[in-house]
Amino acid sequence: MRRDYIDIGYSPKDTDLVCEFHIEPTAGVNFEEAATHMAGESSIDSWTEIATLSPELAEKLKPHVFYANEEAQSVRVAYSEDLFELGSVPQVLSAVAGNILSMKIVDNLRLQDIAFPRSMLREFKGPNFGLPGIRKLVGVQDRPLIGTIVKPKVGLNSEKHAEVAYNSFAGGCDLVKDDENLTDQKFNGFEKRAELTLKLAEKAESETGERKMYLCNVTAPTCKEMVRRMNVLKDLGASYAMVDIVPAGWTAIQTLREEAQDAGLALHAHRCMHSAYTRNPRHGISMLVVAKLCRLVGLDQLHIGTVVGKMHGEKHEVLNLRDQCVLDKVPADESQHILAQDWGGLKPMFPVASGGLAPTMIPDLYSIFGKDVIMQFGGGIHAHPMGTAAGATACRQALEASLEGISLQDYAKDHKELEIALGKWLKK
Ligand SMILES: O=C(O)[C@H](O)COP(=O)(O)O
Ligand SMILES: [Mg+2]
Repeated sequence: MRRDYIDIGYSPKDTDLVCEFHIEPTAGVNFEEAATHMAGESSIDSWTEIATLSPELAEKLKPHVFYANEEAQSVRVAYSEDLFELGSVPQVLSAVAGNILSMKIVDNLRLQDIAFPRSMLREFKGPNFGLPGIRKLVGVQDRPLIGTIVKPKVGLNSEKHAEVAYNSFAGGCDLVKDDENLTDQKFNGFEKRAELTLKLAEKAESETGERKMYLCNVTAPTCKEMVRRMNVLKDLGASYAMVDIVPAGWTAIQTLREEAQDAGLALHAHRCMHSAYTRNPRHGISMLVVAKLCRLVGLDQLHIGTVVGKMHGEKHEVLNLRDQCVLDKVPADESQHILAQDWGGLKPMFPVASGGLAPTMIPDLYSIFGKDVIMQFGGGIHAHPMGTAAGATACRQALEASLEGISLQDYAKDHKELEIALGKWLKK
């Protein structure tokens, strides 16, 4: 017989890490039995009673399933912080999102949320710049930031890439980033691209009088190479680096965060590939957990979805992610499987809305997100019939209209770039 970890009524200690799981036992398996096995496997136990686990040790380190709702298929488990290497995301995930996702006794299991105790939060740095630091860096306090992704995703040479970035800056973009699958290919090597694009960002700064940020993708095959690329950016005078957080992995992200502090660079997080484990609502790990880990580790800005663009994500889900990025105290919401989280003063991350956006969507984006968002347009800028610079200008015009509460149609009467954008993208 395995130990019973069901402990309804247990009140989690201030130092406990609490997880909420969605759990669907396999046919014939009792709900509490599945919860017991899951709690044991994610902490101290095995499939059979193990003689090497003394009753004293089990008592000290046992997980507590303090909430189990069979109808809602929901359980909450409190784990002693002694089970964890406090500053390690990989180790925490190996426990609470590790073997348990593969167990035969469950058809589906999903880690919905992790509430981190203050004692664990203290072991992480959180964002270095965060939302306020990014605003200071860009010199824009009172509006959403406008960014673009150089398109096509891959294929341009470094000269052309820098030119597209320059046109985007000149037209009004605050930020220009690489696409997620552009790193150091033959046609557009990392060093040359970084050098040429940063040079033209500087030129655009002096011509427009605005700060212009280039977010070069440092995702690399090894941590060592990633850090080297980041230091190349530092030496070239960059303010930012971007990274594909899921393909790179949490060890790489924690390494990058440490090195970025020394290099004085802000970090942009692209979440591509997250859906491999976040999209199935019944299995895997929620995007909410991914977002919380990003803030914990200390990324400065994160893609969270758009509501109105091309990526999946309902409005309430995207806004829940936004709350985890920006609030200091996130209240519990049982219906959304969200645990209360006190971020203990860890800086907020800048939320990024990106994927399938056009300038015509800016009024909706502004009403959904408010001013604390980075709106990114790839196709929505580079497919403008008058070209990239006009696409960026159309975005700024649509933003001005939204901030002033003027309809895009009215604003377009004396703003040509916007007028053309409306002709292309406004649904009739
Ligand atoms: O990385 C991104 O977020 C996408 O490249 C956005 O591009 P799109 O605006 O053309 O969809
Ligand atoms: Mg992309």
